[in-house]
Amino acid sequence: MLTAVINAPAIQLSGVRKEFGSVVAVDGIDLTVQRGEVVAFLGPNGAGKTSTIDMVLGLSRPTAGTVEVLGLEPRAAIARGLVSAVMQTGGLLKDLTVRETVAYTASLFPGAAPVDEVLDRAGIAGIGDRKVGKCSGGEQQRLRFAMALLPDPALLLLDEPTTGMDVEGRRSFWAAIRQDAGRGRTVLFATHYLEEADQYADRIVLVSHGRVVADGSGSEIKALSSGRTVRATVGDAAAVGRQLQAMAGVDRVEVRGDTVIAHAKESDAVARHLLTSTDARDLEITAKGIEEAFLSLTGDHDPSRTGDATDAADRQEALQ
Ligand SMILES: Nc1ncnc2c1ncn2[C@@H]1O[C@H](COP(=O)(O)OP(=O)(O)OP(=O)(O)O)[C@@H](O)[C@H]1O
Repeated sequence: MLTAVINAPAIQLSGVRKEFGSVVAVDGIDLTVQRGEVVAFLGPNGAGKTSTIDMVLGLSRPTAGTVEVLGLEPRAAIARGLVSAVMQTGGLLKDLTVRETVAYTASLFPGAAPVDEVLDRAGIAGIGDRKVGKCSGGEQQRLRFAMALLPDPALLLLDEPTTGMDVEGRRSFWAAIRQDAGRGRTVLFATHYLEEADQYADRIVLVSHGRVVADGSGSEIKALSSGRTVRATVGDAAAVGRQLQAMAGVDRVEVRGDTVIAHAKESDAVARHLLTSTDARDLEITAKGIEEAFLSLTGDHDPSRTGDATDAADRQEALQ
């Protein structure tokens, strides 16, 4: 593996801002990713994840601030084969086999890693003779991963790499990535799958509206948003919702039909109030998961992310 500037971080973003006309996609991000870290860039749609990754890949330039990759300008780092990306779609010919695809790509890289080695590292050595068109979405992503490994990059970037994959595809894709990262490669991946970030990254950088709103391990992110969720069915949910909102220690209240949901540090007090002063039934108290932490921290109350039917199946799958 080539080294660029000795001891330079894998990624260094300083005051990075990206504007598209009047749209501010990235609003002053400072971020250092050390070598060997596996970092999830987690945020809702439009948070600025792709815009940031594009700048790290040298595909676009910041409007303000600086981006350094292994101590170099992004384009210089790419030109030296230090950075690879796994894209979500495109770039595959369905009539070639898996092995032919990797061998063809390898022929374009002077000094590429051996084809069998990258197939093995991507966990697709057993399907080398399969036509790409017959591969599942997860297998195709592992093939893109194998191709990205050919230059033996120090830094691997993945922009929502598991979108559209089923649970098993996602699991085996991440198993291959994690195993490879164990050898010291730096990985930065964008995702809006909260559990995926929690499960597969050492560190989560939570972005919202072009800014970093939290940065830490999965458990630190969850701890930042400590508290519990109290849910109950009540006769007049709107009125009870207003009562709960006025209580000390209650962060946020949602009313959905005849259900009231309170996110609170003082969950016992909320439960006591519901059971003694209202007609609440079916009371449930749960610890906040990372999804709740995400909502609390980003203040993202977009209904499509909090239980809208169109997104629910996708989220359910992501949470398995
Ligand atoms: N080329 C562009 N021209 C105009 N606006 C853009 C362009 N690229 C991105 N944006 C806007 O910048 C904001 C950030 O977009 P970006 O794609 O970086 O977010 P994201 O976090 O990757 O979202 P997603 O999860 O949907 O991919 C959005 O409001 C988006 O509409």
